[in-house]
Amino acid sequence: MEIPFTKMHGLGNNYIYIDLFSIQLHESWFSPIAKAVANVNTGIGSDGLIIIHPSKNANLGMRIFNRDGSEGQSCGNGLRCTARYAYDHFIVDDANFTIETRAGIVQAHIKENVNGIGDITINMGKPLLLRKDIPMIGKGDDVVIGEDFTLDEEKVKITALFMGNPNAVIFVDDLQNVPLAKWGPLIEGDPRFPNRVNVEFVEIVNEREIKVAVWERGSGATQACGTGACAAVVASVMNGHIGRNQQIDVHLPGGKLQISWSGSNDVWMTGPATYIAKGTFTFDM
Ligand SMILES: N[C@H](CCC[C@H](N)C(=O)O)C(=O)O
Repeated sequence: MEIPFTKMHGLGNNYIYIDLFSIQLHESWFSPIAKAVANVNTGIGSDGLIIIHPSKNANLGMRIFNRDGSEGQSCGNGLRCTARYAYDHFIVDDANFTIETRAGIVQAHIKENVNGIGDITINMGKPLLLRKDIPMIGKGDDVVIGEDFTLDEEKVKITALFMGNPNAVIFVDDLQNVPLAKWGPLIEGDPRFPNRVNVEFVEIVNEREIKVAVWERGSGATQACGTGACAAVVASVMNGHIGRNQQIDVHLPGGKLQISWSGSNDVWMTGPATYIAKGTFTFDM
């Protein structure tokens, strides 16, 4: 079967987008398609697949599948790309609209300027801080702040929260020295996280700037992760490293996002969304 697709990225976090406003596809195909298209040798090559679909509860809906075919609940970079796609393809006709994800409904806002579409802002909703909502197994406090975590022979401290997806945040002095490809999969698959977890290593630059490296559940190292960047800001506030209600520059390998959190309410994320290619790919079950 020939399936039309668009490839887009947000700060290098790239997905194949399939638009179910214009074609129909059986739901049981989503996960196998994700694995097939993500493969750089036998597919197109991507961090996964995003399905843009009609929704009864919002202006449109979005589902995200990782490289390994597993489904995530939300995707920050994917939401900005989905928002841009929906606006450009007249799925919505207003610059403010809602998108349903598996983690709830978010609000998108498109900024147009003289050069066309500018940055896109998403109200990502409230983080869930309780251990049971992450979910993370453990006996400690209900909120997981700087909890001791043994990895191989090393000891790290984890702050964990649910920000559309489960996230584990570890503060480090120097991101350059983090063994991402070793620690990332160990934490992702640790039995204390029954649904697995996205892992963010965070270096605090100053009160307004942080640097983040990400290991994504189901996809591995990526250039950027929107929900992960939001989780990194929330964790930085929870640990008193940065203030509330401030616009924080989050530097990821693929570029910069601007994120703010009041300390109790919604998390706001602003950043770009970019087209890469359009075409059709061949897929046979
Ligand atoms: N890259 C995405 C998150 C994907 C989440 C996925 N890795 C999972 O939790 O299963 C983002 O920009 O937020």
